[in-house]
Amino acid sequence: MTTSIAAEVRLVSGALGAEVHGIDLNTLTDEGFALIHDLLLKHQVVFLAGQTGLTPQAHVAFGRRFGEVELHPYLPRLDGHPEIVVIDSADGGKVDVWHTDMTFHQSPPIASILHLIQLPEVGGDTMWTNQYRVYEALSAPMRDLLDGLTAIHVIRIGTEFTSRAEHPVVRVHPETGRRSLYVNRLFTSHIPQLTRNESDALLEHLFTFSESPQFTCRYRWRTGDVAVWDNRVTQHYAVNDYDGLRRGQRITVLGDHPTGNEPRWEHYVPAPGERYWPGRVNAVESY
Ligand SMILES: O=C(O)CCC(=O)C(=O)O
Ligand SMILES: [Fe+2]
Repeated sequence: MTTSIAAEVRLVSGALGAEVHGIDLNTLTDEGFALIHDLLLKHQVVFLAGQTGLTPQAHVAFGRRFGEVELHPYLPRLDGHPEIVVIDSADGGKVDVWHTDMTFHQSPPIASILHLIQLPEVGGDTMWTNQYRVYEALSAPMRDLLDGLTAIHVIRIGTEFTSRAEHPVVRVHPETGRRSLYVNRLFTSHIPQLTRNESDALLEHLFTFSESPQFTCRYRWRTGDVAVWDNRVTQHYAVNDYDGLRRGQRITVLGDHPTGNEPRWEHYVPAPGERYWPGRVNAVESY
């Protein structure tokens, strides 16, 4: 891309991730945003180094360039800035399960923007996966099967299923047109066209496969860094290997409905007495 911005870009792994130096989000220009947006579509997660003085207003304004900024229904909000959620290790904010943000919604966020404001002395990295690559590495018959299925995504707070959505197992990215695998360990409970045993086994395989190192990048944060990820095509995991305090502030940008192929089969109808719902027992407790 030709640009007059003096930004320096460094790739984080062979699978995904690009780190940018030389952009200040507090004074972001249209040109700077265009560069970030372009990098995001190419590399799925963009790291903006050195944003120590990022104001909550500029954080939210950056999100608004992508779309409507959400109010998160469950996570603690920053005083005076309800669009910003606080992810604090002292407050149980250790998300060490692979996931895509909020897939239990009809319209999960298109992007999440995390600003790390406090870090332990060592550790506390975050990892991401490139779900295009995961899909593209599957065999043709497996891709064909998955292209015709949907999955149910849930969030459970206590014993209540608070929110539930059905999405295609393979989604087509609205901006790039590429297909990616769209299931995750934290929120995907089952594939309703399959028997419970089939669904559990297939999902476990797909989760484990997605988490293979060749599809990931790992980022070592410095205080003040910002990550923005394309939540349509990535999963992430906060490595819980540290003792000290770690605190981040995050916003999410409201998305549209994930689209893919039309399902090719009806929902499976269990025989009388057949054990079926709720599927995987490790579906999320709270988030
Ligand atoms: O703490 C992190 O690095 C990521 C936490 C997370 O899952 C999120 O911000 O969506
Ligand atoms: Fe997350």
